[in-house]
Amino acid sequence: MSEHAPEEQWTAVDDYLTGLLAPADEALTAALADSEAAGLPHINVAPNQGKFLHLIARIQGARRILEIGTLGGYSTIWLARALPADGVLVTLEYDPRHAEVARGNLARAGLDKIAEVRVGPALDSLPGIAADHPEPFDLVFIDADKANNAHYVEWALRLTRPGSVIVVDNVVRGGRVTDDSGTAPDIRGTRDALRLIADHPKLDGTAVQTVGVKGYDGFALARVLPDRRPSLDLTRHQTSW
Ligand SMILES: C[S@@+](CC[C@H](N)C(=O)[O-])C[C@H]1O[C@@H](n2cnc3c(N)ncnc32)[C@H](O)[C@@H]1O
Repeated sequence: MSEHAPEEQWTAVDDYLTGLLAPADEALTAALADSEAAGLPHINVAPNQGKFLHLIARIQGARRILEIGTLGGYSTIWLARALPADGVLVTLEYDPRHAEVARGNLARAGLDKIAEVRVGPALDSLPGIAADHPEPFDLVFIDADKANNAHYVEWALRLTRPGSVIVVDNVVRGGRVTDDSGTAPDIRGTRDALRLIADHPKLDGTAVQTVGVKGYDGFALARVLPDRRPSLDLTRHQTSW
């Protein structure tokens, strides 16, 4: 049995795992330092979570990524680094101050040609993304205002293709996700998104709880399925010849 409070232990384990498997480099360290200096909240993904997103993008062979919720561009750097030189990442951010910090961080990381930051409420930006980017995205990372999570999953479906991957961050929220009262907008939005993933015929997904330096939370992962068209079952009509 551990003598540490759970949070201390989660942080110690995250520090160990991050040092071993997701060590910081200059651009990542500077991105966090500049975000801190600009007074941005500490709500970026943890380094090992950033590496996890990077690996999902790599495993997916992603060439085109959409991120909803940029902050200072920390997760954006992890994701954009998974792309080939001619890859595309579009990231949507409500707050112009956050977007400015993110642009600086992406430029320092040498990713400003690949990653475009669009400013404004994501639900206002998304129709423009659909018009400007007719090619589907291979991966969508949703990490903005949680009340709109279900709308973001719906948009992700519109902007992707069969085989694309959708990740929704912070779906456990310290266990509050089980609150079915509908009173907290972030929980209602998250539960609606999870319900959509569960019920939509074009989605297959799961959600996983996590603990770590960011506390107790979790993420959902979904794959976009091919359209389910009624299949022609030839065997039923086959005569015996
Ligand atoms: C959790 S932070 C994103 C963290 C970032 N993905 C990372 O891990 O480095 C959420 C961001 O979403 C932005 N945001 C909130 N509401 C938004 C909206 N309606 N449209 C776009 N961005 C929004 C916030 O300003 C904040 O910067």
